[in-house]
Amino acid sequence: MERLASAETLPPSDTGRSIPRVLSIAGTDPSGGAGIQADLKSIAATGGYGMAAVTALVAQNTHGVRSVHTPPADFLLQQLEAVSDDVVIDAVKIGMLGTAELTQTVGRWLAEVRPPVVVLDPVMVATSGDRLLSTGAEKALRDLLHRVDLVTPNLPELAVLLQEEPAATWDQALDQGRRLAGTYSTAVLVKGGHLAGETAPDALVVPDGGGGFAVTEVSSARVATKNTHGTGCSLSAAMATLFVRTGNWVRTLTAAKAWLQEALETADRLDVGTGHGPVNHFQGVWERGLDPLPPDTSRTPDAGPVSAAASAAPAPAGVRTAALWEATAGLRARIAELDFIRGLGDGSLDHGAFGFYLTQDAIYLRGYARAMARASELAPRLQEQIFWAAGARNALEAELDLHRNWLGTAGGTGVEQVLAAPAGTDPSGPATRGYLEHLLGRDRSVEEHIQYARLVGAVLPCFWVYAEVGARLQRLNHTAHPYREWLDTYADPGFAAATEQAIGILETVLARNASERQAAQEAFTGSVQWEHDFFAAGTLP
Ligand SMILES: Nc1ncnc2c1ncn2[C@@H]1O[C@H](COP(=O)(O)OP(=O)(O)O)[C@@H](O)[C@H]1O
Ligand SMILES: Cc1ncc(COP(=O)(O)O)c(N)n1
Repeated sequence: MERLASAETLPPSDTGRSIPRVLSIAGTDPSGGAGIQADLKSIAATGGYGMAAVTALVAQNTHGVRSVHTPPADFLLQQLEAVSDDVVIDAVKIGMLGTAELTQTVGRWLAEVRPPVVVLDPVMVATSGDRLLSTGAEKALRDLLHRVDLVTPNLPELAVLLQEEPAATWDQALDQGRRLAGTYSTAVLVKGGHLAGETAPDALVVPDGGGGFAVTEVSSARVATKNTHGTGCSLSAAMATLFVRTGNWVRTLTAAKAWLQEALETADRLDVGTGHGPVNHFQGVWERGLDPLPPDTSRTPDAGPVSAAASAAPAPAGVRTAALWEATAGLRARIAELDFIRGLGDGSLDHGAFGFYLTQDAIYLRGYARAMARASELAPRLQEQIFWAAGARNALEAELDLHRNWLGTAGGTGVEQVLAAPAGTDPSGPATRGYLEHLLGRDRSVEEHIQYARLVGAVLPCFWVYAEVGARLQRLNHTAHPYREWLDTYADPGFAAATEQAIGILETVLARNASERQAAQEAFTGSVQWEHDFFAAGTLP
């Protein structure tokens, strides 16, 4: 875990390199859907340079395995050393190992070379049911676990690694994941692809070093396709590549799952073979030229005295939030051009206008807190429930405190007066009322999971657009002026972290199914429009 901890704080990408050099150690699939062929596509699609050392030549296609030919262990070692003697390796992904001897050879090479990131997909049996690891090699594979940072077993593989019966429920699988992570001090990605149900749940189990575990679930809607050959190979290669780029397993999994989901959703288009065909690794790249991991602007060093974390807007969490953010670029550019925003940035904003804005903001925050409390009520998972409840509390306490202080000096209506006013009689402007109706209006005939998706989309722009506006104004770094201190409140790293968490939640909501996606997208775009109108109203008291 020590290696994991240091990688979390200093990923190799922070050394200035942006293209991870990733070595796949795996078997072949001449039909191109699994093994090394899948890994190389996956590494390329997620932004890496792929290399490959072959553990086994496998005669297989979309129907199954015909025969396996393994090289002498010494020849595998020669391949590995040919790479490591010449190339700096940023990450290794290990797939099919075939025999105990080849597994031990890889173990010895890892001990010698010590690559910074090692992801092991403990391949044992193909989707077709054919064995890809001899039974005698299972112990050697367990021994290898001590040398890896992340292991990505499916449910039958998880059971074999623990020498137990396979989990029949998701809770049992999580329990097994915790025990595997604890026994081998490694992060475990528990994959629920083999469970029946509408979702394909995955969970990252990371030991916290104190005997506990951080468990993060990232689920996606189950795609109705028979073309799932090589999903495990593709996911683990993407995880290795993206981890080099992020240094953060949760961010890596969120981006990798969203990417895999799109590859599965469009797998049928490839029309490769008549059995279980491959996934469509390059859909996002071909269609939108899209990097599945949008640039993490919070890491980009920024000019000026303000810290990088404080002056950069939070990044999207994956392909879906990236596309949605991009779709609102025009509207956000208009927000940046508003007189109110310019005046706030350079200090020229009229004092009375600022007071009007703060009064409206105080009224708004009261309703906004209600929207987050409602999201907490509807949240399907404990972590999301806690996150929204904390958001509601923060909006009420911390932000209203700020307003109480500012409203006393800024010429707005006293905040106490605003809060004491009976509903409907407070001095809210049309934009404030309209925005709150958008946030709080509910249609009870709509199913609760769709109401939740709507709320998650609706509340996010207040985090994200504010963070972007604040970051831009801070970067301008105007000299001291009356609103400078107000702008500095955007520098709070806690606000940036909460925004990133909210973006992560939206990414998973967008990955669920078409109706939830549509509800969240419409609500999000609507709120960005209301953010515009709300700021525009600031200069029209
Ligand atoms: N039909 C599907 N729809 C969506 N995701 C899937 C589907 N099948 C598998 N996955 C996802 O693909 C990844 C590989 O899962 P799994 O099938 O459990 O492993 P393996 O391919 O190693 O057997 C996991 O992230 C899983 O959630
Ligand atoms: C060389 C090789 N490695 C791994 C798999 C497993 O992939 P899947 O379980 O998706 O069939 C495979 N079929 N071939």
